[in-house]
This record gives sequence, C-alpha cells and structure tokens, in this order.
Amino acid sequence: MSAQEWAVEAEGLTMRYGRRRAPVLVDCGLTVPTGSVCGLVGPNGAGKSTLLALAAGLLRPTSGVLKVLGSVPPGARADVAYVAQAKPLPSQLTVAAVLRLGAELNRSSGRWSAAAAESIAYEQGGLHPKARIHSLSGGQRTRVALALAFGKRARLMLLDEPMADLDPVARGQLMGALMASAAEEGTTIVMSSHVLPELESTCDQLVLLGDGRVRLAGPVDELVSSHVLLTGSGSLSGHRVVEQRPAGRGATALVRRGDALPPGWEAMEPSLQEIVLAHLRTTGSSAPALPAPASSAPEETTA
Ligand SMILES: Nc1ncnc2c1ncn2[C@@H]1O[C@H](COP(=O)(O)OP(=O)(O)OP(=O)(O)O)[C@@H](O)[C@H]1O
Repeated sequence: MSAQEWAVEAEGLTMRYGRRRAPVLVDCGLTVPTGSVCGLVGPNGAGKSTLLALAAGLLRPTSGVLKVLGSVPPGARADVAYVAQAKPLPSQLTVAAVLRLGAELNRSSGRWSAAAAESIAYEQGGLHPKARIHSLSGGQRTRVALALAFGKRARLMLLDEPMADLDPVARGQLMGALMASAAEEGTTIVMSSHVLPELESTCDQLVLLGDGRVRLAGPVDELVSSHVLLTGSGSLSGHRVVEQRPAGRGATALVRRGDALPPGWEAMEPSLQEIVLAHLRTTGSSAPALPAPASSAPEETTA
C-alpha cells in the first residue's frame, strides 16, 4: 500500500507526559487503512486516549513519526473529526447553537452537512433544538458531540469510547450510522472501546495496546486466522502460546497458528473476543508503561 492509502500511520511513536514520567506509548508502530473501521482496545491506562489525542493533533509525540491522512497532525484537521472521551461542549449554548457553531467552524471545508448533524441530534435522538447543553444527560451530550462529527463529514473520525454512556438502542442506531458512513462515504473510523462484542461486529481492523506498546494490530480476519483455540491436554512445547487456562480435566490454550496440531489437543477457530481477552489478560493491567524493549511486535509466551 502507498502512504496515501493509510489514514493513520505511526512508526517508533513514543509519548511521555513530562520528562520525568514513564512513557505512555513506547516505540509504537501501526497502520490503519483508509476506509477501514478500526477498533482500539487495551486495559485502562494503556494509552488509547493518548494515541487518539496525538492523531487529533492535540498532543505532540515525544519522538517517532505519526501521520494522519498523509500529514503530521494537525495538518489534516479539516478532514478529521475527533470526539474526546469527556465530550467537552459549551454548556450554556443550546443544541441548535452548537450545531450552528459546528457549521461556522467548518464553513471553509465546504463539507458541513446540517442534515447529517440534525438527523443524529433531532430525528434519531429526539433532542430539542432549544435544550441547553448543561441540561442534557451524559448520553444526550454524547449524541450532540457525535452529531458534530457526522455534520463535519470528515474523512477520518477519531472516537474515544463514543458509545460508553449511550443506551442500547442509541448504541445500535449510532453504530449503524457510523457503519453507513464508512460504507457509503469511505470514512475511516478509529474507535476506542471496552465493549468487545460491539467491536467484533463492526471493525475490520484492530489495534490492541498494552503496557504502552502495540501488542496486536492488523485486519481482524488475519488476526482470527492466525490464532487457534485448543482444548485438551499435553505439551505445547514449541507452540507460541498466548494464554493457557485450566478447563475441566485439561486446559484451553490460545496459540498462534503453527504448522501442526499438537497431539492431545482439539482445535477451534477463536472469536475476536477470545483473542483480545487472552491478549489483554496476558498484557498486564493498568500498570505504568515499561521502558522500551527492542521491538513493538506482539509479545507471546512460548510453552
Ligand atoms: N494529561 C496527562 N498528564 C499526565 N499523564 C497523563 C495525562 N493523560 C493521561 N495520562 C496518563 O497516561 C496513561 C494513559 O492514559 P490514557 O487516558 O491514554 O489511557 P486509556 O487507554 O485511554 O485509558 P482508559 O481505558 O481508562 O480510558 C495513564 O497512565 C494516564 O495516567
């Protein structure tokens, strides 16, 4: 793929908040193809919001290369919509005024769609145009933030846990709108989330961060086909084991697909959720990032 075909590309990306702090992201390399829907997962504190804020141009990397739509952020700002986890909006304004502000701020791009923004806020969301932001619930505020993102008709949407405070109907509705935007307009979507089933049904790319590093990244179908879920017992020596857990009298193990099945084990195709959970469980928790080892390749244990 040429550089133009990556919506986001990072190489050796390192970020620390202050010289004395441990780095939050260490030597991260990843690519997100244009037009893809990419799930960004990782434990609390893994650096997902930091990565999205870097891509939005709100933070500067400590070192390494980060390009968004071919430019160093915030170079492509006009083509990027960013919805932060906190969804900051002017609390005294009405919903209609916020959407007017969105139209004003995006006038120069010529791409603003009042219809797209209003559809999310009013038709689908039932918000009153005269409602003030401070009077809205958390989920309703999220809807306004997403309405702005849809109105912008950006080429890339960077969404930080966009569905976290939405009810199940609203989640389905807005995920549907995101998928339609990706399918019909080729919008690239990078979305952090802890809701794995939601990602499984929507994402074609995945990036898993852990301990400040990219632990797993690539097309979902390749990630699934490169793993096998084994049940049984016996030695897994020589196999690249991601995680092994006791189950009944034997064990289940998620391993990287190799040439031959080990004797005594039955193989199944794992779900994306099983793969992500296994990597998350073996990646550690919300501990601070470790100093950089030599490579950012996915880490596995070998039994
Ligand atoms: N402004 C900041 N100043 C200093 N440290 C920060 C700042 N923002 C984030 N951090 C630290 O960077 C690390 C990664 O935080 P980040 O919010 O990127 O993680 P996350 O993966 O989005 O977590 P979560 O799933 O909980 O939202 C955490 O250890 C956090 O304390």
